[in-house]
Amino acid sequence: MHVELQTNRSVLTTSGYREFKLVVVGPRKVGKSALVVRFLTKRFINEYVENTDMTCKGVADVDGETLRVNIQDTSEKGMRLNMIEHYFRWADAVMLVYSITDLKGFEQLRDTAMKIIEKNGEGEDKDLRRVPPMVVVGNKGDLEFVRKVTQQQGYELAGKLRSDFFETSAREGWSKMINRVPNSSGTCTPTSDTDTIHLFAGAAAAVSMASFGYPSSPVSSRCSTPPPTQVRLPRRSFSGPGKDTDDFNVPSSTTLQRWASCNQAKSKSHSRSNSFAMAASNKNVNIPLLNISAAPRSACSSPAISEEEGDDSKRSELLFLPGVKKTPRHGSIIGKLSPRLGRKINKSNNNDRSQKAYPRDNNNNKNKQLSHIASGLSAAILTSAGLSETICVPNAGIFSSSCSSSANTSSSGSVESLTSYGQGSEMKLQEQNFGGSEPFLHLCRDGLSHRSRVRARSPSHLIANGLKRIRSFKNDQGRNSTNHKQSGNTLTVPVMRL
Ligand SMILES: Nc1nc2c(ncn2[C@@H]2O[C@H](COP(=O)(O)OP(=O)(O)OP(=O)(O)O)[C@@H](O)[C@H]2O)c(=O)[nH]1
Repeated sequence: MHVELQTNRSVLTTSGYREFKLVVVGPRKVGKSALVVRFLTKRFINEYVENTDMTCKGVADVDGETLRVNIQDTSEKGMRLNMIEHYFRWADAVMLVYSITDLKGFEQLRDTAMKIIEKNGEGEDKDLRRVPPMVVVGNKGDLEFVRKVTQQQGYELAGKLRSDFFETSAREGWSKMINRVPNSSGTCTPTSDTDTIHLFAGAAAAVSMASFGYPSSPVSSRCSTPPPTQVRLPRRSFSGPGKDTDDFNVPSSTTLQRWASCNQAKSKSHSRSNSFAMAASNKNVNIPLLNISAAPRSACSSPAISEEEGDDSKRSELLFLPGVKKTPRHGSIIGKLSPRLGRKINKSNNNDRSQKAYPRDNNNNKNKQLSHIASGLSAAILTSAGLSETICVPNAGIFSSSCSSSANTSSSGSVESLTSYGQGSEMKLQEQNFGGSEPFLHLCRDGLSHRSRVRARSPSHLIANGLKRIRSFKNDQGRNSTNHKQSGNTLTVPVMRL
């Protein structure tokens, strides 16, 4: 795990965008990654792959202002006190996630959070900067029938932390900000019902209030509300556990509420949807940002590969980059991610494409291995939200894709739509989702497909991991392993831990 530590909070990047760092913390299997993926791609990942810590970047375009969001999705280890403190020093905002179906996890989160507040958030000698603004999120709201954590419990935790409280479903893509109705008997009520992505806008708003205080904040300019400087003080002091939380009715983040309601109004009218864009993880990559519409799902058409893109793929024959239109030389884009591979691809494109994907290179066996490994595969798709590049393979029709390319239509990617570009044997692939903020590999052979997530820190790491996976797929196929599960035309092979 590599976590970059920075002491300064949100800053203006050189490109002029405000950037904030968000850490997502919570017990195991509560849906942290699913929420992040939902934010980045507007899709839901169903299969569970245990997380290692992962950083990804997104760009939230909220009411005309582009905010860069640097998200640290943590594993269960992130719940350890020392790790949390570490993250807290790094982050501008913290999203505490629990599952409404997991009482034990909720209690664990609550205890940990309270310990942190006790340790860092109180008293004059305590360093309040160590406790960034928080948002408490109860996920898996779609599983109401097996709810174990009441809204009241979540709300009380948020009250103790002086943070805002949302219930959400990464699966269904909604989120509700939960508040107590003033002067009522104390029951919680959802005050807004919006898209899951507004959780992240909510976190941005909390940071906005806590750290920026910009007079020209989008909230103030768009929502006819007072500027954040008139709201509350940046860093709040915490009352600590057990202290009276009578002021629950006072929104802990007025700006956040305005933001949420502003967004809600907009999403209701559908007049203007927020747009979220994904940025390439690698700063050097000159890949245009792709907007992911936050419009309702019904308004989104299913993804299709345009003719224009198809032409591109034909031109390059070996490479298909749906996220990058009209790119004269795909090799040069790859070159930015992996100069070595880029050179090879360019070279091979200039040579006889049909015979060899790669020229001989004694210094690097990878490409030779790859063409060897991949022969016999009908297709392989290596997708990545941020890293939009990958591998070329002869005979196999390997496609590189970015989740964002289909995410801009906010629906699932269709594998079928790629079959027409496959070379070799005929494939009948079932349509299925492929998505996630992580690089994602889909291999298909003889109508069988195998998909799994690929861990990658960088483009070259992605390529290396993709290679390993392709190799394992080939081996597994050859061995006819009994671990394979086959249903219909989908073959699931055990995911190799990288
Ligand atoms: N029903 C339902 N399932 C969800 C939801 N969000 C996540 N899941 C499922 O919960 C499981 C765990 O999701 P992850 O996103 O991997 O959880 P995580 O908190 O990142 O897990 P760790 O990596 O162990 O920290 C997966 O099988 C998801 O499909 C949700 O909103 N509703």
